[in-house]
Amino acid sequence: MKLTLIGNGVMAQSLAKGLIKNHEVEIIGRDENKLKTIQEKIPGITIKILDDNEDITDKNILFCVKPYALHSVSARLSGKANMLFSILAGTTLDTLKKQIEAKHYVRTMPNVAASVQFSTTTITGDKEAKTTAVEIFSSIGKAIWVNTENQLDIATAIAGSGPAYLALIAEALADGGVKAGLERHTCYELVQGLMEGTSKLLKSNHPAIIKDSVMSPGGTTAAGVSQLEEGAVRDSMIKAVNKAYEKACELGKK
Ligand SMILES: NC(=O)C1=CN([C@@H]2O[C@H](COP(=O)(O)OP(=O)(O)OC[C@H]3O[C@@H](n4cnc5c(N)ncnc54)[C@H](OP(=O)(O)O)[C@@H]3O)[C@@H](O)[C@H]2O)C=CC1
Ligand SMILES: O=C(O)[C@@H]1CCC=N1
Repeated sequence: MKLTLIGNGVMAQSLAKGLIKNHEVEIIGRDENKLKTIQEKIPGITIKILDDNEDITDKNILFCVKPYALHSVSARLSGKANMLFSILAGTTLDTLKKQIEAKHYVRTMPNVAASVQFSTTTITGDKEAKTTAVEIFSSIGKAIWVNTENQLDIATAIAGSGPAYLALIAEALADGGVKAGLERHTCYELVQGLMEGTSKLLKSNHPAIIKDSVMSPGGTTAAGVSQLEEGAVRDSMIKAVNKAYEKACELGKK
């Protein structure tokens, strides 16, 4: 299937890197130099400068600009797309329908791990497009269809934003190791292996079971966990997800 990405930023490039393995991919942007650089990095994609009257008739569009750019970019589109897949945080199906003509509308929330085909993507919208949407996003990781836009907004706060939270934790763990005197490159090697191993354990174990299995009475982990509780790390994570969800809802009202 041919997919046309509109926008050439971080997410468009992450998606293109993953999708090119299974699809024909075209990227439309406004800056020729940026597009040429992307084409060098991702061989096989086609690039196109956004026209003032860009014809999207019958195309399968992945809309990848920032939510605030929706109006200005959609004003330059003409014709009726086949499927419109939006990755815009918060932006509702109703808003999309008012701005861009398409036969089918789908909201998706991939994450930046799409570039390594490990995105966790939530999808909702037109049920007629469900099979195609799940097929496309399964080619770059895990694809989960949800029944409401509200669920997608909550998923945005976990898996869309989540790589930033986990990267922040990874960096902090490495900083802790450096503070204690270990070389930074070794700390990052440890953190990378730790994240990968824990992710594998999480596939078949409840988080609480993993935590309990590591925490020996009077041991090192108990000392560390107690410090995390003092820093209200769990409470902060819960609040972070809820703040991000509220922001998605707020973006949807604009
Ligand atoms: N970053 C992430 O991890 C995730 C982001 N998202 C969503 O993806 C979308 C894109 O985010 P991200 O890739 O991070 O953002 P970027 O800022 O990296 O990319 C935005 C793109 O939109 C283009 N653009 C903006 N205004 C215009 C315009 N008027 N005409 C043509 N092109 C325009 C920019 O062009 P130019 O390069 O020329 O400035 C750029 O290519 C957002 O809606 C976000 O909510 C969803 C999931 C994860
Ligand atoms: O921060 C954002 O708004 C976007 C949506 C999910 C990840 N990045």
